[in-house]
Amino acid sequence: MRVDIVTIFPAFFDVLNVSLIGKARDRGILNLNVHDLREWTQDRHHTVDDTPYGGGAGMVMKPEPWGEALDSLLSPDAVLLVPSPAGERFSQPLARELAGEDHLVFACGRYEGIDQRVVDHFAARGRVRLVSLGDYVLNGGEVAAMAIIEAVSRLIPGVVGNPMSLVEESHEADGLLEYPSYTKPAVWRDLHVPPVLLSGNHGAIATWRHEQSMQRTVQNRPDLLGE
Ligand SMILES: N#Cc1c(-c2ccc3ccn(Cc4ccc(CN5CCCC5)cc4)c3c2)n[nH]c1N
Repeated sequence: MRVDIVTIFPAFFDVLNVSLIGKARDRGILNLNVHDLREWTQDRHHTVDDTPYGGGAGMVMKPEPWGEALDSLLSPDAVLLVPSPAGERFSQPLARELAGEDHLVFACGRYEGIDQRVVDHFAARGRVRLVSLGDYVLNGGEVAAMAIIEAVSRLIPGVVGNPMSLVEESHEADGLLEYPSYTKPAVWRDLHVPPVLLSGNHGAIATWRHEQSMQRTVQNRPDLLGE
């Protein structure tokens, strides 16, 4: 998979050189490229924003640099992902869908967002998805792009060592939250690992884990049960 990220803060994505994503890049599984939007400005000040038509607080990102940048980066089969508070809610099903794509291009806005004509122009020529991380306001699209890239890339074969670890996670197998996990020592600060996990009885362990998942889901995410 090829991933292109356009941002005015390219250094923000330096962290993608480490851990599993860094290894996937080194192994050629993930072709990830970060681009500074200001490369596509024409003025000496590398201007990327201006005041909003109709008034209002803050600044809006100018369409011209985005048009030039996306003209040079988008391929016919690319999906243009635009993080936005007004986007569809990002989810594990959407992560799975995007993991099957060959080329993702992220347009990371700042200020009060990107001139709407950028989305309109490219939606008329290809696939564009406005995506929101959740119902809270961030300062730009970079954090959302990072989360989406991590959620998507870990689903690409070869990125995560043990594919089985992808199946039992929350929002994957049965739509319930994941059960609690424990490791050595068996006792820590007088807290004991649940005895069933030390029993070797795999049936009882599976039952206990499902019960724990259900309890957690009822307590923390009743919406996942349609309540
Ligand atoms: N994904 C995601 C996001 C974002 C996100 C994503 C991308 C950008 C680009 C700029 N900002 C900052 C911002 C701040 C306030 C507003 C609302 N204003 C009201 C009147 C005009 C705009 C718009 C944008 C962004 C925020 N926030 N929360 C999420 N889940």
